[in-house]
Amino acid sequence: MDLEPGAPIAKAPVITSEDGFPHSVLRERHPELLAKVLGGVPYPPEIRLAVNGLAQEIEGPILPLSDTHGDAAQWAVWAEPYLGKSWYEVPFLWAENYFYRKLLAATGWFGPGPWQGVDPFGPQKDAELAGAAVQAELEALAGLASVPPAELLDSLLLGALWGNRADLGFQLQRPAGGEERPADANLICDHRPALLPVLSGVDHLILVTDNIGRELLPDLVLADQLLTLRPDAVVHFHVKPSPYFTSDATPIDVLKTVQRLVEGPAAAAAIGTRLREYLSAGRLTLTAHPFYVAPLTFDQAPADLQKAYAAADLTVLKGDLNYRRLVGDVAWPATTAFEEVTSYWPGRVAALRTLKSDVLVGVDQARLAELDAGEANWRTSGHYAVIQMN
Ligand SMILES: O=P(O)(O)OC[C@@]1(O)O[C@H](CO)[C@@H](O)[C@@H]1O
Repeated sequence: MDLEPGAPIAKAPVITSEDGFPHSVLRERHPELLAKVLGGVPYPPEIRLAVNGLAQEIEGPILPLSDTHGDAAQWAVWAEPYLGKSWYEVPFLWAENYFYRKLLAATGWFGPGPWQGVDPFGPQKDAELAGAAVQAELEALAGLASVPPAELLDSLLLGALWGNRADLGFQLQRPAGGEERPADANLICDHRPALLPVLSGVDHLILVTDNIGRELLPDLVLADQLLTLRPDAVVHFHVKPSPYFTSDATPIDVLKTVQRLVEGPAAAAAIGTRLREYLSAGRLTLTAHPFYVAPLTFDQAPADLQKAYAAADLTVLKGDLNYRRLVGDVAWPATTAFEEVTSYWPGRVAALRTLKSDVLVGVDQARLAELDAGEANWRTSGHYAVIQMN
């Protein structure tokens, strides 16, 4: 794979972490996350030392990688312009990616050794999957039988959208409550009238996943519905090849979630059993491309992925980070047209995203004024969302 740093989408000022929400991620969320990793996995002293070293390093100048594994040479190229600078003054998206790459190296993920392939976020992910919130979601699947068929896809789409609030990194700063699904009024840009007809006729869907647990579960239920309704359809789940942003799904996480469905109450078990069959038959596939853990935006996607997006009837991008990578991690005026910013996409693309960072496009002026006059942190609170398609 040839991932060139290239020229990312940058027609607006690039977001750094000197203040505001990105600053709080680097200053508060990352150290908290490191402590949680050490609290979750009983790593030996040398790994604890390395993780604690990273906690100190992120308050100093950016240092080169100290490992030579896998993509290290590629990372050396990506890091070159930023070495010696403060983590806070470089692009936020890049700094977060570098942090997760360094964390994997510090925990021995790349090996060789006994900690190779041990997910540093594994205990947190497992607790989410085994927890009461996921159990409640599994039980609620019995209710799908009473949703009128004409409303089912819409309902599943909204489930997949609001499930995006359940990322474990986000919950470090905002404890997850058993919140109700927000009203449609919280959807501040809603392209469902265009998206639903496309989705209901899709034969070749790519779903670029985000978080495990309460997000991946509705994604899988949506995939099951499409595959069951359309016997010729195929759904490709694009997942992360390695642990990333705490709760992002890797191939093993998808399999664990399917298994959780299989072992759940009757309605869940039926879905899980069908999904296993779809996986075995190659109608539900998993792709774990290295691009998905690179500090790049989608306009820099390598040729093989571009070709896949072009060949699909629709690519659905889940979540906040995929949105930042789709429109660029830049300070667009929020009224900028989604269609304009995503015109480079080699096919049809839709974003299902709850707002958990400042980036935003496609909102009309009147709604923007109303939002700016209301809740102070509306762009990062997770209370609002967009469904956008181009
Ligand atoms: O992609 P996701 O899971 O929806 O959100 C990822 C996220 O929690 O991480 C970033 C801060 O670390 C923000 O962009 C966003 O809030």
